[in-house]
Amino acid sequence: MEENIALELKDVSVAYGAEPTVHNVSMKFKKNQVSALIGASGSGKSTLLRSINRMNDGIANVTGQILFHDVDINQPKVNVYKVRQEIGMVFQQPTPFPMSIYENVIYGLRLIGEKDRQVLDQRVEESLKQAALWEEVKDRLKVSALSLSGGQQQRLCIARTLATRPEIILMDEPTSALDPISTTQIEATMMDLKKNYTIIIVTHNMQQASRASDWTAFMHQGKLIEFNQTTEIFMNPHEQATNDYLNGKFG
Ligand SMILES: Nc1ncnc2c1ncn2[C@@H]1O[C@H](COP(=O)(O)OP(=O)(O)OP(=O)(O)O)[C@@H](O)[C@H]1O
Repeated sequence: MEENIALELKDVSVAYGAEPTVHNVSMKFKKNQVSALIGASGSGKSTLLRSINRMNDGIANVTGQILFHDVDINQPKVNVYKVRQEIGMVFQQPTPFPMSIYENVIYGLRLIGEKDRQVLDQRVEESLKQAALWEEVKDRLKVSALSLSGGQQQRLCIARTLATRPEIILMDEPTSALDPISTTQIEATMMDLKKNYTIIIVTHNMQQASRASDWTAFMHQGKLIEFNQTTEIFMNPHEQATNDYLNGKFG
């Protein structure tokens, strides 16, 4: 795999039943960049995203190759929990667990058996700082995560994902349940995070894709129509379908 590529999809199709929902997608995601998947509702964005850390196991049949460090993540010998640790996911709705802020952040570390208090403390601070939440919560780490605002809860979920030190972060419409101020904060956080991580985000919000992503993929009816630098997709789309979608002709 090329040096600057974090993940490569080769001819990936995903089927919930007999007919594929995602058809023959091939693409390469660059390291330390934000890539956005856009397209109309039902075009297969989330289905494709969820396949990238095996969230479709037992739900859909995934064919083709999803190469991470030159290994197809769907090979039987691959440990699915390790895949999900290295390729973390943030969901549409903030999903804090009913426990303290501190315990939320280290949840994944506890699962892999980390007990060293110093390591846990240090990882909590590091992850909350990276998720731009530290300053707001550092004096109340023991209070319930459910007491945080929606935007804070989503940044906590980002911190929880970061705590196990993934390489790639998948985000499935991470701001669609949030107000504009929280959305701006999450977008700023994403821009910061790409220094250390590769981010792939599904978004309905075209302004968000154009503001926050370096690369944009346009999907239509389960097919990847066009994948290019975000400025090129928005300023000079090469495909008619992309142009029509961006101009609000469907979707
Ligand atoms: N668990 C499932 N079982 C069966 N079909 C599903 C499942 N999840 C999604 N689908 C179907 O797959 C198709 C693509 O859905 P998907 O959620 O991937 O699209 P999307 O582009 O992310 O849409 P949206 O923007 O509305 O979230 C839809 O027709 C949907 O009904």
